[in-house]
Amino acid sequence: MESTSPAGFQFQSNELHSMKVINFRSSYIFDDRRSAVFEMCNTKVNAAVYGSREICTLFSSKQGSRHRTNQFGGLTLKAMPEQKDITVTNRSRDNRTPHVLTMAGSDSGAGAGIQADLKTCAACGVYCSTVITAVTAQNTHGVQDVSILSAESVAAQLKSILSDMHVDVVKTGMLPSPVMVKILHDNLKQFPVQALVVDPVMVSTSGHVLAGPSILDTFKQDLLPMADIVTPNIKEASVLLDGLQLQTLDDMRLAAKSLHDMGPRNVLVKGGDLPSSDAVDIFFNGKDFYELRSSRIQSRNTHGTGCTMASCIAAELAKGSSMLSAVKVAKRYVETALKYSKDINIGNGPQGPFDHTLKLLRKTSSRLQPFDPSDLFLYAVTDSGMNKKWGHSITDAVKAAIEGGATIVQLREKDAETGEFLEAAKACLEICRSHNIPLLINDRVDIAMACDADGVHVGQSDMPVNKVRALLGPEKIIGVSCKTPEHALKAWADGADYIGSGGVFPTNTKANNRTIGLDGLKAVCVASKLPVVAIGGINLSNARSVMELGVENLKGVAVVSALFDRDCVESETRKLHALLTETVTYNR
Ligand SMILES: Nc1ncnc2c1ncn2[C@@H]1O[C@H](COP(=O)(O)OP(=O)(O)O)[C@@H](O)[C@H]1O
Ligand SMILES: Cc1ncc(COP(=O)(O)O)c(N)n1
Ligand SMILES: [Mg+2]
Repeated sequence: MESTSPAGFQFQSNELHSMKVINFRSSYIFDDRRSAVFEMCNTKVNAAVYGSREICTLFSSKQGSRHRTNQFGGLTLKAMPEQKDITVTNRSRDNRTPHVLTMAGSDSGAGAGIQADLKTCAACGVYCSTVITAVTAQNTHGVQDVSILSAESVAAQLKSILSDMHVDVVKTGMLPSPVMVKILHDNLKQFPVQALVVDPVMVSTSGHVLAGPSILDTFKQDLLPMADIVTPNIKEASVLLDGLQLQTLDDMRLAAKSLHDMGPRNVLVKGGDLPSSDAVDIFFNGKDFYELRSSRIQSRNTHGTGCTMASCIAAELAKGSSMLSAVKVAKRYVETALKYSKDINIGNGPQGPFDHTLKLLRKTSSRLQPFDPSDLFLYAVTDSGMNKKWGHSITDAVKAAIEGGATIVQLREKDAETGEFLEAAKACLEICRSHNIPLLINDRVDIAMACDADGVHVGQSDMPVNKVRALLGPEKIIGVSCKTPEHALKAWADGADYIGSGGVFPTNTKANNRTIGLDGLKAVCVASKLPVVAIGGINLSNARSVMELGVENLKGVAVVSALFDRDCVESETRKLHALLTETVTYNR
């Protein structure tokens, strides 16, 4: 449903100066940037909304302060009477564990189904509850037996969980009879959740039918329209589209579009079974197509990739990720897990399982929050020379920038000695974590790994993005500097999360740096499939001209001198933040 309020919100007043946002289980999708008027306690507040349906960021025009929220599942907006400002409390970070409910079949061999879902969610740091629809006897040779559970049992399991626990996302796998779709529908109506991820499991990789033709109409008419994303493999897409043959990426695009017309808000057609040298999936959000490419791992251990992919998407959504980010992380997770377990030896049959829990062997990241492109809004990049000049310690400078409204921080300490840099990075990370602001390290992947920073930013001549990704794993943020549309397309293909493009204006911060100007920036933004932050000589007098370029991918500005080559970093940051917020609120 679509709400009539400008941002798609519906408010319900709870008490004076506080209200609850309801009804996010709707088909409303935020554009990347839009202004909105929030009615609060009879006071109209202008705010800009950044982000997707899963995460939005509110910028109040009054205060210029930034509040970020996972808006699904109900959250609280509080209006401070004296400020008429908005504070958002994200319940998912307030002691509530992100929760995925999987409704799927049990795989006794534990490579796919419920068992894969549990392990994937555990590896992603998300709680997973289970509704078992069928019990299969399955091993590396294939499926020997399927016992379908009764409708009463499935209904009782669903109700038991949904009536008691706060579930963020429901993921479905094997639904062997049409009545199970109806049970799901009725329960979700009574207990709405943030998102529904549908993996339309029909046939196992070994060729065994897991949901017969009787389910097809129900899938098409009832299940797909409920889904926030549906993730068919090639064969399933073909069956859902009356036997359409899928042999090329263009066929997959066409299938994604046709499936989208059946009602799901997003479609991922998985190409694991396409005979190509890379494993390529097509993601379609109703507007744009994205080609998600990874190397094809040569291994017999690929049983359960589909279930794993869908569970990882669900887990990332439960953590608050946007749909595209969730799908990208899931793709990387499957690739990393397959690579990690390509030689493990379980069972004697042709289809082996892989190891989902590889991540548990690594130190898990202490930052639960996924990358949100709106983090690029006001990107503070430190400079040790400037801090020295003004007598600021790096920690004081970072703290001041954050308090002034910086939304992401990068430590760019070109001449720091390694041990000293690491200590500074650890101290800055503590500050950033306490404010829920991501901290990236310029260039030094080793420092980022040693302090468990949120990611790195690399230049064209630093370590290649795909190598950085291999070292940092699927979830860390990787940014890359790009001057041309070609750089931008390569950054996407290599698995970066955002690009920094510049120098937009001449700058003293970087020697011999070619200026690309506003036109060069615009060309990069138009070509890029990744969010872009503008960099190079940006300050209070020219930031408006950058933000007014009006290109969708441009998410913010990265600034060095205009924040750090100043006596009072906090007030300079505050001024720039106010200016950016104004541009967004009044010019969109
Ligand atoms: N050998 C492989 N190497 C790398 N990625 C793979 C491989 N096989 C499948 N994938 C990926 O795993 C995910 C699940 O896809 P797929 O195997 O097609 O689904 P399903 O398990 O439902 O048949 C997709 O992202 C796909 O690209
Ligand atoms: C219980 C159950 N659910 C799903 C699948 C699909 O997984 P795959 O396509 O890898 O065989 C499966 N084999 N078993
Ligand atoms: Mg597969």
